[in-house]
Amino acid sequence: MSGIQLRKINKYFDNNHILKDLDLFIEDGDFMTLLGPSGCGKTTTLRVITGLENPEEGVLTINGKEMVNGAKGYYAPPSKRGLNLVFQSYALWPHMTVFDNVAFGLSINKTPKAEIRAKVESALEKMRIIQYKDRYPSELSGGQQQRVAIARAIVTEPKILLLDEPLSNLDAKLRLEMRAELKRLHRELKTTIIYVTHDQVEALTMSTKIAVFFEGHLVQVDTPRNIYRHPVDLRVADFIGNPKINFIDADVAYLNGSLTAESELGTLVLPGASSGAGSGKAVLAVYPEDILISSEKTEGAAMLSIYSVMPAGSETLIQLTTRGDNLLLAKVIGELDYPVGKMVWVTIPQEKVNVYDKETGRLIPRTEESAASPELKRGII
Ligand SMILES: Nc1ncnc2c1ncn2[C@@H]1O[C@H](COP(=O)(O)OP(=O)(O)OP(=O)(O)O)[C@@H](O)[C@H]1O
Repeated sequence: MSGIQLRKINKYFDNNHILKDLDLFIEDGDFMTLLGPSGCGKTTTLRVITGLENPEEGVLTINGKEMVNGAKGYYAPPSKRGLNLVFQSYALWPHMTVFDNVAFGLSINKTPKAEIRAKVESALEKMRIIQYKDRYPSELSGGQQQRVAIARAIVTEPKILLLDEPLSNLDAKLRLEMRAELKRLHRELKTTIIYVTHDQVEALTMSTKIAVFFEGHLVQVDTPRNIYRHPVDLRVADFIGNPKINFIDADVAYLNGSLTAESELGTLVLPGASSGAGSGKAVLAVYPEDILISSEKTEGAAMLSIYSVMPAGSETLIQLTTRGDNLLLAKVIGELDYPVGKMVWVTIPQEKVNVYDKETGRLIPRTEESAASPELKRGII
């Protein structure tokens, strides 16, 4: 399979261990996002791939060709790696027009003039900035400049495009627009994209795969859906999701393929656990949108009181007080108004609950088929 393979990459800066035994495969055509909090090593990983940083240990191959071999002290120069990089600071040349900025890479390659014109215009059209081709960067907004930088990167039709927080300087509306543009571009050009961000929404909306980093460790690589539905540990669960996921302390016991979780919300039966799951202290994780609230008495539901109601336009965030006096956050689509202190009935569908070992923080796996079996779809609280 062709792609970019990192094996046991270790990188140090002044005795600080920055990348720790990094193993990652980026398949041809992937939109792979490197996601994690500030300082976790995302940019360093990108720089190792491009050759702007040399790791002390490990091997990097691009389409089977060795680019880095730490043990042999071999590092292929960046220009020989066939990559194209767009940084957060998109640095356009101020004295050149948009057209010339985008054409630059092609003109130094001695591409014929007519071909340059056709390619530049096509890249500008793709980024929907053809109307600005004769302007100078100072005559463009930040978002338009960012589009020029991306047009400049795609005009040479790179097989692999690396983007480091390319949308970080844009306002919320433009970010949303550019996410859609990048996703469309990926589909159209079939380029492999490696994208660095600390914005989980950006990662979830655009990527085919996400690699989550914490403190130089690669913690989880998976599809956006699996990362969202089954974060492998409490750190990832805490990082993914907006508003944040709820954590509820519980005691779990394994019995006949199910985990029974006792928490301040009552008893929840969670099928699909393997016998290795064991018993002990656990943490249940539930997204706010998976908490169901009803003012009618519901069988098996827990009775909780409304702590606060926060309308947010198309959705309403509701805080509920648990028996143990902790707060649980629920998200409901649409407008809803409950008086503070009102008692409501709360249900959590068992297949939406992830269980984590409290000591190790690791997800206790459950098989999805049994977790979603219709007769057990609703857990009992
Ligand atoms: N040239 C350098 N010299 C020394 N330390 C560095 C250097 N570059 C990065 N670091 C350190 O390495 C760690 C990882 O940095 P990196 O830029 O890869 O993080 P990141 O995940 O991309 O963070 P951010 O989202 O803030 O850009 C940080 O602690 C950073 O301070």
